[in-house]
Amino acid sequence: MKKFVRVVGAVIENEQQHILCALRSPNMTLPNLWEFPGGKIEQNETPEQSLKREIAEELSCTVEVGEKIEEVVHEYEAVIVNLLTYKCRITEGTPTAEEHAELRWVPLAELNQLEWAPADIPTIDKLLADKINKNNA
Ligand SMILES: Nc1nc2c([nH]c(=O)n2[C@H]2C[C@H](O)[C@@H](COP(=O)(O)OP(=O)(O)OP(=O)(O)O)O2)c(=O)[nH]1
Repeated sequence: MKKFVRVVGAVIENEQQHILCALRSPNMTLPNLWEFPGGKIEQNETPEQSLKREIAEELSCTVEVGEKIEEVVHEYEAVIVNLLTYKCRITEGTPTAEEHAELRWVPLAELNQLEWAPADIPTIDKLLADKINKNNA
């Protein structure tokens, strides 16, 4: 049976409404695909605690966790990923790529130009739909 993992991803937005995108390195699973920084939720952790821990480890900075954006179950070849994404804001530090091949601030409207991990697509679609709704309001 495939492993089932619960994963959190941080949608970190800055004041220019750019989103922090992280490139998985060639030696990771899902190599060279873009993702939201984050990782597996450990036992006895809430998603919020897990996000704060992962962001401290991966980006060496502190975030405040806001509203949930999307929850997705995606079946990969080797694993089933239950991905929860949350809006986050940096409260301390400057993001530094401790584990990723690259970090890039990308305008919301250009997010879909990157090649994303498949489980991330519903979150991207939601962010883009929310932006269109806001612009039409
Ligand atoms: N952190 C993160 N992981 C994601 C995203 N989308 C997505 O499918 N994943 C997958 C990749 C991994 O299989 C899993 C996250 O685990 P992880 O961040 O601890 O990844 P890892 O490479 O250290 O783990 P592993 O798969 O090598 O065991 O979820 C995302 O946006 N952020």
